[in-house]
Amino acid sequence: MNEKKEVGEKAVDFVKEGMVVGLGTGTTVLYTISKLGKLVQQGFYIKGIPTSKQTEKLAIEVGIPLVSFNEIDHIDLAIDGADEVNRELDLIKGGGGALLREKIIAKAAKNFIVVADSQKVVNQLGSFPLPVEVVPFGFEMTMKHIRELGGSPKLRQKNELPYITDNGNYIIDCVFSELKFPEYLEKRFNMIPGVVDNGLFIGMADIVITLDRDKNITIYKRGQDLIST
Ligand SMILES: O=C[C@H](O)[C@H](O)[C@H](O)COP(=O)(O)O
Repeated sequence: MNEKKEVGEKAVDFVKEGMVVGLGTGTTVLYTISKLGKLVQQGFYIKGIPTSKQTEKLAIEVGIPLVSFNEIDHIDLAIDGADEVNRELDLIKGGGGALLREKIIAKAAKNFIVVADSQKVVNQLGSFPLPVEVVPFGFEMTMKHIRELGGSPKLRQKNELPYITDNGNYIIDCVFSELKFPEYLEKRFNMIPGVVDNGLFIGMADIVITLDRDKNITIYKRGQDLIST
């Protein structure tokens, strides 16, 4: 069973005609975007706003009309993947380097749906290294301040050069032996000069679509019990 496909395609049920949809980044939401593209080909009308250049390219390929922020006053629904999800529906994101645009779009959306295969669901956030987007200027000093928060920071690299985000920044991946107080940390990281944002998404997801132990689609809604299988 392709779990990413199952959960990614399930999210399409929440998309209604005429919506402005935030299109996430990664190998799970790719299935959402592809299925939305097929519906658009059949006359279903939506507009998309992408969270990365990679997603923008994919959305254009599958035929989803795109808008930018200066053309809209709201986003109805954002759909995105995650690297970790806990039972409170808090997330670590940014494994693909898109966390900043993802957070801007999730924050602007009336509803934020996360699609996550069962491997992503954890009791406690923090096994996945926390991605932190930083400006290149003085990043060595920024890393020093990050280390003071208790993590082991490492500059993300691609082909032996610093990985560059769509915003021209670097990513520092931060390993924690135990990531305590994620709500505090999300805010604390962003107080370090040079940090643009971090991959903790606390209190943002409204719905998480995943699979249970028996591989049934399971939908969690913030503040409520399981709403369907
Ligand atoms: O920067 C990337 C994003 O936060 C992704 O949504 C996240 O890494 C999950 O990606 P995937 O669905 O490929 O595991």
